[in-house]
Amino acid sequence: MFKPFRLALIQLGNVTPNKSDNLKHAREMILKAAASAKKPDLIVLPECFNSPYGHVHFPVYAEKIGFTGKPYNIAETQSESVKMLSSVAKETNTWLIGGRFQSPKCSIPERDVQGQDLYNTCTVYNPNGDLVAMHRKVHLFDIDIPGKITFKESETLTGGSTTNFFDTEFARIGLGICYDIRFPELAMISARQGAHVLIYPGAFNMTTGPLHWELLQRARAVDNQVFFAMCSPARDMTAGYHAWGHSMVVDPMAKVLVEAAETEDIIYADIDPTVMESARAGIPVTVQRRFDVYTDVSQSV
Ligand SMILES: NC(=O)CCC(=O)C(=O)O
Repeated sequence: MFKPFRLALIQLGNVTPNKSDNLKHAREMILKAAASAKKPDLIVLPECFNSPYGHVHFPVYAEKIGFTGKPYNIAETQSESVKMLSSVAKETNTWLIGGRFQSPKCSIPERDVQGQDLYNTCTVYNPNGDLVAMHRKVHLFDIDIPGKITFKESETLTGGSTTNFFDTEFARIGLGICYDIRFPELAMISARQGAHVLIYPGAFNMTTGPLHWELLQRARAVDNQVFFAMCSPARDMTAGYHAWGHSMVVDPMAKVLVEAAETEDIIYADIDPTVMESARAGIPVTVQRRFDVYTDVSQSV
């Protein structure tokens, strides 16, 4: 099922050290997006919407989601972020993707009993407020560009070990988080599993953002012939991490449908399935693959 729908990305600003204030502001912006005349079907928040971004902050802001497996029962959670996102999804009757908080490793069966590990996780809510999917960032953002940026998520985070998508009444949506976009296999797997739209909350920076943010999204969109969206925090030059901003939605022909600047903003895009259908009909790479020559990575999961 792939039907037209409207997507909203909230390029959230005003992230402070006070998590309650961050949650309050995120909630206000979700209400604003939902109440706009554009009335989106799916609203997306950035990576790192409830805390400053930096590996020293992760343990401080970590929350226990507290679920032992599907179905996720919101009544069981200890996470104030999950409670807020669930209630506002229900209040606005809208699908919602809330990118990143960190969840201690004690709450899901496959985790070790020490309960010390932290993940970079995004959660997905349906219009009833049910938590229907989660994605833990698979590829941790560890880079070192001398004189420019050094970042090591692996100092405090553990990488997720699953690929994830979810189904709505309008589309199948594949999930990733930020640095995950640099690994084409993840997007390819989601697309080959039938995802029509790939959504990655993200927070690129002032070194890699200018060259790679748009390029990677257009590349993942065109090589999989899917819609691709990344939602960034707004840029704050007083923060420890300077996000690139430029939240964006790209269509299956790699056309940028909408792009924010650096400041707080809500951008909207109409997702039109006929664009994907005509891209796939005109350039039929989806049926021209040579799995007799190379491996289909989507068969590995
Ligand atoms: N939060 C992230 O994963 C940042 C990724 C990034 O900036 C990159 O260049 O990749």
